[in-house]
Amino acid sequence: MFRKFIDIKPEAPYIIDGNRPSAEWPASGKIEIRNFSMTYREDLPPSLTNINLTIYPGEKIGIVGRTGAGKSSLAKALFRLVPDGTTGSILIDGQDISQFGVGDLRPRLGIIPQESTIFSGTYKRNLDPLDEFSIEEIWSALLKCNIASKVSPPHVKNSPPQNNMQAENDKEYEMMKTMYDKQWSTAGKWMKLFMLLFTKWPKKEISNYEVSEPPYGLWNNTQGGGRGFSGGQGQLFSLCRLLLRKRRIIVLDEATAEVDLETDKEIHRLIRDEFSNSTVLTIAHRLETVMNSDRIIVMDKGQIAEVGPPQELIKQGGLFAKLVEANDFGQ
Ligand SMILES: Nc1ncnc2c1ncn2[C@@H]1O[C@H](COP(=O)(O)OP(=O)(O)OP(=O)(O)O)[C@@H](O)[C@H]1O
Repeated sequence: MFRKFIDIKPEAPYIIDGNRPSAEWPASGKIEIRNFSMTYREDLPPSLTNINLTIYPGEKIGIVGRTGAGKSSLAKALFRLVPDGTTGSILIDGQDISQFGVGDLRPRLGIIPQESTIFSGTYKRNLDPLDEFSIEEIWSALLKCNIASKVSPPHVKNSPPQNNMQAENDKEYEMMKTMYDKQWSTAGKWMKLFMLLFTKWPKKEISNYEVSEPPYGLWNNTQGGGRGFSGGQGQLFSLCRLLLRKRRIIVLDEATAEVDLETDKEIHRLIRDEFSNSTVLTIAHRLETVMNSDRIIVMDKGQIAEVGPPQELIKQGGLFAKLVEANDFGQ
């Protein structure tokens, strides 16, 4: 049994000292894939074979193909999730990604995976584990993603609490507000100025209770492991993480049937508005979501079968045209 663990190959180094990208990398979002092939295991056939492709900064690319065609493998290659068994190279803004540690690569790219990771802890911790953002920023991202009501379900203040969690929220709210009011009245103007300048928490956390909807739910605990979230809600939550950390390259691994068309449209509308300058790769399962792309990549048996703007590919009457005709996007 232990042999199984001994045989697991170690991950690529997290950081390679002396070989780190600049703080701005990737600044443009150009991706060049050169003679790239990838095999998951020695005893398996390659999942990607001799991929050659250049994606230009800011391009919106739809990746389509039947199930097992290699769409997700292409995304995994970008994140170096399969470090062994690859040949050829992938360059981002002219830099070969294999020269950097994965800790210098993965956090610089954005992804909305099919299955979102939601770990145990508060919603706030989930969205901002390093305390990089103000509550306003987090709350505004949640509102934009239309997922704020999941985090802080609306409830009428002064009405009897519906459950313990809500009672706790109300109690916490009242306690903090009283504390805040007391600080303002006793400390006076100078103390107020001092507190705003030299302390973070009253400004950051309490004042927000006075902004429109109270984001009290940020301090609620998630159920962990994505429980309590539908597939679509999980994707909206991941989108919220992405909004907080704008990236130059974004991969959207579109969920299939579990996301309703409305949520799907909502995610794509937000991505178009908020990431207009980013390079966006969408692994698509729905026709609607790729028809607005600049170019479509059609994968077939681990290879690129066709590349081009959607309308051109339809005119060519090849594989993409057939997929459109059958409306068969590997679901
Ligand atoms: N972890 C893995 N180990 C071994 N083989 C894998 C692994 N992941 C994918 N494959 C194989 O690689 C090939 C490409 O799979 P990939 O997941 O990239 O396809 P896909 O086009 O994304 O399919 P889908 O639309 O079903 O998600 C398939 O033959 C698949 O069985």
